[in-house]
Amino acid sequence: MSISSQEICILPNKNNLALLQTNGMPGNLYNICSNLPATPTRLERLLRDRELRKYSKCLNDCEAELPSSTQDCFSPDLETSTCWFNDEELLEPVSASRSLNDDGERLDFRASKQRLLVVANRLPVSAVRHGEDSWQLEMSVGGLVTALLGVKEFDTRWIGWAGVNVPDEIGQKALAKALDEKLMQRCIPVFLDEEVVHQYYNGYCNNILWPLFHYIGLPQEDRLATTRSFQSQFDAYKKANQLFADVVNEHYEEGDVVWCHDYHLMFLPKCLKERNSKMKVGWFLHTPFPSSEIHRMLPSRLELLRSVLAADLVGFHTYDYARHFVSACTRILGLEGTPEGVEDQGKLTRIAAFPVGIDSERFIKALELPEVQDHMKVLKQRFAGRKVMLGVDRLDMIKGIPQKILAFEKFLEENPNWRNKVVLLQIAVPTRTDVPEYQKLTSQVHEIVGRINGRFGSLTAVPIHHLDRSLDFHELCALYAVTDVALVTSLRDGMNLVSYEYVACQESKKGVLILSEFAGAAQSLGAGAILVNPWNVTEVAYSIGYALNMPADEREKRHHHNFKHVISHTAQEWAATFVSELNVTIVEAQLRTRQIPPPLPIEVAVDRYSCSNNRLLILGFNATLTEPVDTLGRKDSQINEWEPKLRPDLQEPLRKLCDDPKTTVLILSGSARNVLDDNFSDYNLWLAAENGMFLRVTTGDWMTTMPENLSMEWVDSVKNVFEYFTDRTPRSQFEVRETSLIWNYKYSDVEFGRLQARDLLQHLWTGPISNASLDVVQGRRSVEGAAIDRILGEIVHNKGMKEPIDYVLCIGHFLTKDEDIYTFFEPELPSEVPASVRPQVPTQVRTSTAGSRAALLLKQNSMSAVEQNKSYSIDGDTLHLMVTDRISFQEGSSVLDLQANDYFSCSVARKRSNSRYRLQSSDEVVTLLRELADHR
Ligand SMILES: O=P(O)(O)OC[C@H]1O[C@H](O[C@H]2O[C@H](CO)[C@@H](O)[C@H](O)[C@H]2O)[C@H](O)[C@@H](O)[C@@H]1O
Ligand SMILES: O=c1ccn([C@@H]2O[C@H](COP(=O)(O)OP(=O)(O)O)[C@@H](O)[C@H]2O)c(=O)[nH]1
Repeated sequence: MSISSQEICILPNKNNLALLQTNGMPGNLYNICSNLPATPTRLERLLRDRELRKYSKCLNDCEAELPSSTQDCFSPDLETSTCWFNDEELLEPVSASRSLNDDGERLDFRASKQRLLVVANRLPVSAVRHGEDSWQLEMSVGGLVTALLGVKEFDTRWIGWAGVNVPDEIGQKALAKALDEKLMQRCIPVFLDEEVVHQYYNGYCNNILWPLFHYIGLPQEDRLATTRSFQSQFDAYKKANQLFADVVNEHYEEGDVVWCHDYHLMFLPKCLKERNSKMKVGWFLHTPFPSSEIHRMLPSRLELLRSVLAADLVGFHTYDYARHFVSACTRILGLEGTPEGVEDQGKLTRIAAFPVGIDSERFIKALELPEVQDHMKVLKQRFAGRKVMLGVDRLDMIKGIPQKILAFEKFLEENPNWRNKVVLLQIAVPTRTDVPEYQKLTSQVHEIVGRINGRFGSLTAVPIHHLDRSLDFHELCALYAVTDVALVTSLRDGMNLVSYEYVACQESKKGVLILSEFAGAAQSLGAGAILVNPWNVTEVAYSIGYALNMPADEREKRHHHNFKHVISHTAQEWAATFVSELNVTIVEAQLRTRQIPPPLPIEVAVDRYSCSNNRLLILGFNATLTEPVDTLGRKDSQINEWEPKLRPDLQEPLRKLCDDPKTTVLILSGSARNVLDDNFSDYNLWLAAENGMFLRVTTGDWMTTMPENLSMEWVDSVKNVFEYFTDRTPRSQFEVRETSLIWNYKYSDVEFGRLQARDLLQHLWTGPISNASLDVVQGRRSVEGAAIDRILGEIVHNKGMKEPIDYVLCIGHFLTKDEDIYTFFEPELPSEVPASVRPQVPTQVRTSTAGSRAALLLKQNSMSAVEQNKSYSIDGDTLHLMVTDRISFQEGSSVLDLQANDYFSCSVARKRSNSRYRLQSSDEVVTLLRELADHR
């Protein structure tokens, strides 16, 4: 059976999982099946399956033969407009328009390529005006353009600035029309006026962000002036980003992928998401992202990070840049970095490395073209008898051109025998010529070149050929092909595609690549290139000699390494991977969203409350009955959290509820007893302090909920360890409670705190707890789950309850580890399970290695009557060390008679939770408790 391009077909893979494939577009699969309850891992595997990509390539190339084994797998169901995924997890219908072809075999879905809106500061062309409504378009030079022009798998529209000021409407219309017709990728212009360009592009982008991201720092000499104009430049930057957003919105169609590029548009993801939160937005940085210590210098550091985080997927060339970004979010915004990305209030922004590549085939094929061959011939004649070293860079300070030339001078100095036998051909493409730093660099380079040529040149030859201009594609390919050594000495460079292009064109000559270790490309071409530190002129000079003298077999081996990489990591691959990852991210986010409980139906909760006779209200304290948790700066919330106070507006409703004879109120908190005493002594309610370890009715004394034989011998030695670490971890705190020790590193340096916590646990393990005959597993541990049965028993007994509890409302900002309080009462659990073992607290819980959320716990061996354990857990940034136990609740006793619709578990200010419902903040708790208190 043959299938042609523009079709969707269903292919079964080895695992009997049917793949829906469209015209080379893994993304479309996502569009179609985004409603499916599929597991992300399965979907991920689907899309990342390289075989699948190969298939899609075949489909694009038309008339690919399907393996015969797949032919029987087309289900007759497909004759209806429903396709079925043949997999347990994907047994959901997918609707799509389709028709069978004449022979009844072919599925003709007429799917179109996925639409991709590439938004970059620059369009791939620059426009030159020739009269009122006539424009000439020229290809722009630069790595971003090269990379994105290689992308052919999508129906791409490119939105960007044409590099020219067009104030009049006639000109704008004519340019838009000319651009629309340009290339296969339609170009849509964003019009920026001169002042905006000056402040946004020359100012904020190229004078502030560019040098900072390349570790040059903020401009030195006119620092005062820059600081003064900084705000206006940043304002212009935001304004320009908003203009880009306006154009995107104008052209956006549902399902489009919007891919924002580079440091010029860090504000764009936020602008786009504010307008349409469902838009699929990715952002990719082509430059390095510097260490957080550098990013910290930027006055607008917070705003920029936050706006980038609005994207669904954020990509970098290398893992290092991604790591720096996550670290900036952790250190500067105080957010949690996870292996997947950065999490803020339950919203995950996925962060990953996607090293760009080139369209290698284009370069390889170009070498056969007569124009290129002609250029090669001329060049070979011109430089006959001399080895040629090549440099191709924009004339930018990050490219290390002066350092390169100085190293070459040193080489000539130290190797007189090479003086007439080698030439350095430096192509220095003028760039950002309006920025003063770039003008200064041009003069500086000219000066050095002049000096060296004067020193080592002769009447007939000079050692350096320096061109201040760009070359066309054919000239460039010819140069790449005939030269012996390429010299890339970037001081910092996001990737550096010149090095890739050089390798692609060197299949026959096997030239040597000398590559700066500060270019992103060093991480991919490191095996074959000679890596150098461009600041070390001696090292570079030595490497030049090494490269020129390298024997053929070594050149061959090195080239082979690089060539393999360049041809297999292409620009097409890069874009396809980024976009499919973005699609995956969206599906994952949708699945995660399903874990967000619905809002608490307050009316219903109040109504059921009115109809019940024996109600139990379990209320958390922190962030439930206190002021809302601060969500912006960790530091601002310090005082709040250490002295939690009951909200004044809750006093009255709480009192009413407590005084209702049909209602029992229990405050369940991690706080110490004195904190609860201070806040609730005047109310008629129950207090459970230290996560349920202590209990009292406010008319009585504190009692422990622990069995009497609980040993506390471990405390002293553990205390020493805690004190030791508190001394050595600035801003960490240590608290001794009756049954627990808490080491809190919430306000310490995030990463240092985490390391110290890990180290601390090691010390405990090898010291104070080493003799414990317990199994240590990593995981989380519920304390409430273990204590609530005893608390409940005590309340029932103390109150002499005659009838069972028929209404439970359990609300709190509980930590995930403590959330099984919600399931404890869950009436949906099998009724034959005795209350004593509800819920089944797993003895080994899944480990979360994310951020600081690691936990150590001592494994329980059985669920029998009385168990005693010490449990250690790090949750968030607090290390709790506490004694826990499990005691059976009297089997058969029926203190609960709870119908499903009389149970309301409700998390407060948490995005993800196991609770049935959620309330946004303690403000909503106030509303709820007021209504309960005033119920009729
Ligand atoms: O448009 P210009 O201001 O003249 O600058 C040209 C481009 O330079 C930068 O390129 C980066 O992207 C390359 C591809 O990912 C990468 O190999 C290189 O290391 C980077 O410097 C810049 O990021 C682009 O936005 C500019 O268009
Ligand atoms: O005369 C020239 C010089 C360079 N380039 C292209 O400019 C890009 C430079 O990309 P790179 O990643 O090396 O650095 P960038 O300039 O983007 O920082 C490469 O694709 C080159 O082919 C070009 O088209 N003509």
